[in-house]
Amino acid sequence: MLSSKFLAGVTRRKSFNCHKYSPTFLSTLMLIASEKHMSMSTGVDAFETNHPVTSKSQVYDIAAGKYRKLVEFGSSKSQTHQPPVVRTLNPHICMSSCHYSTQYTDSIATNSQHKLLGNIPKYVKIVEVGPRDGLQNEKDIVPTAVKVELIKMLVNSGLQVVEATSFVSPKWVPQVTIKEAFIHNIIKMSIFCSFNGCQNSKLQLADAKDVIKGIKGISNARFPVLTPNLKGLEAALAAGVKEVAVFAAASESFSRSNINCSIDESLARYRDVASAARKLFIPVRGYISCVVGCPMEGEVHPSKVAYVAEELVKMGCDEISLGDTIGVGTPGSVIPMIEAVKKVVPIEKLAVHFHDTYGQALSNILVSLQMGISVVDSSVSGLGGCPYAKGATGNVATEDVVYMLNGLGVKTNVDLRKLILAGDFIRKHLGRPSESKAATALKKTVFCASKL
Ligand SMILES: CC(C)(COP(=O)([O-])OP(=O)([O-])OC[C@H]1O[C@@H](n2cnc3c(N)ncnc32)[C@H](O)[C@@H]1OP(=O)([O-])[O-])[C@@H](O)C(=O)NCCC(=O)NCCSC(=O)C[C@@](C)(O)CC(=O)[O-]
Repeated sequence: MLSSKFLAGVTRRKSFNCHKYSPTFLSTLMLIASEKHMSMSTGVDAFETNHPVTSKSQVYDIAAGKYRKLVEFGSSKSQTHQPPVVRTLNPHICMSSCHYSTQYTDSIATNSQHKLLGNIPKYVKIVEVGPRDGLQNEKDIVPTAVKVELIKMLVNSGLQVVEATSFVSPKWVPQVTIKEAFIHNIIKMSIFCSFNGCQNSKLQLADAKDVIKGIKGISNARFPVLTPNLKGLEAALAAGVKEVAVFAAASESFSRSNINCSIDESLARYRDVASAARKLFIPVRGYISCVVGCPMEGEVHPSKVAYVAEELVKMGCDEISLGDTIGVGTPGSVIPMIEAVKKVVPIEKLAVHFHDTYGQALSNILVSLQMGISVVDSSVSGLGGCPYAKGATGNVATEDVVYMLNGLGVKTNVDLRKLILAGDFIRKHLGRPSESKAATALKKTVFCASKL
């Protein structure tokens, strides 16, 4: 067992000889230190290492999200029988290679002055949707206490908007989904799974009121919830919710499957919700699902998205989140869709919501930022899926988004290290590894700079 006296000693020291200890020991040390919220960075300027090295080696700068030549090693030939020589080129930067940090330096920020990145916003608001969009698809019911703890950890990582839950009908069993599925000839998809997924969604969200109760004391973040109708709004308000979201679709078939009505019927319903909410000064977010593709109808024309977006803004939605629900979009389909929407809705009101089924989410986010969007939805550790599309994976992982934004010098206020801990927490509960590539890689490489 590591004593806290030892850890305190380590954090006070100016340099820490890693080669005295095994990688497993070091990983344990880092984990314990981070869990105790002790900053390894406070006193440690550089980690020395005796990992096999070539003549020069590079250290990964987690804060910047890129390789930087931070440490120079002596020639491997000359040091065969000698202890390794580690010379810190920039102690400050090297220090940041040894811990998770969201800080970035001016020199990194200037990289984004490049003409391709010129339009990228300096700050991106991340809307964390893991506790709602992510967990609603889980087959096994996640206990309320776990959801509450996850939300607390996410807020602790610096996330300022966490979509907490959904006030949908717990009775609603989507027989319509199955009927529609046959009608639209999608028997190839796993209808049985769809049915089960939807049923579980309802049960998964049956504790909405208790989740809100559990996070009541947290004042430094906003917790919007989904409300499909006035009944949902009333329940949300009674629970103490201060922000809501309505969810329409750009595809008729998906609208019927998801909320049991046509697009126009849903818009009429949402007008009532938005009007009631606005009378109480409750902000309303409007989602649009299937903005580039629908599991039943295929390609969705940008004009359909623009139509729904305009209607949502007209009824008083403060923000419109454009959802690639099944993750089929590429920059090739996302750009024309955003072009069409921004003709009718100011770009400041737009958010993007990408699922990562085809591994396109980060590229899609990048082009969205280049087009001026500064609000991105994501889900810790890539939680989620879509019960209507076999094989559709979760939302883009928040860790991957933060990592990319750090690399671009874009501020998010999110501490990547704490975010990874939140991802670890929920993944441990679910018993499945994280879908975040950044989290997975960073956990493996943080002590193995010479392997990079
Ligand atoms: C919209 C409905 C309610 C219509 O469902 P319906 O069956 O047409 O509704 P209804 O008005 O006929 O009511 C049926 C029963 O449900 C009750 N009920 C009705 N509403 C509520 C409510 N709010 N809270 C509690 N109970 C409710 C209502 O009182 C009634 O109870 P009964 O009289 O039979 O005892 C239903 O289809 C539904 O709940 N759908 C939600 C589906 C869902 O949660 N989907 C996942 C959302 S994710 C998404 O949309 C995509 C997004 C946002 O993440 C973006 C992206 O990824 O792209």
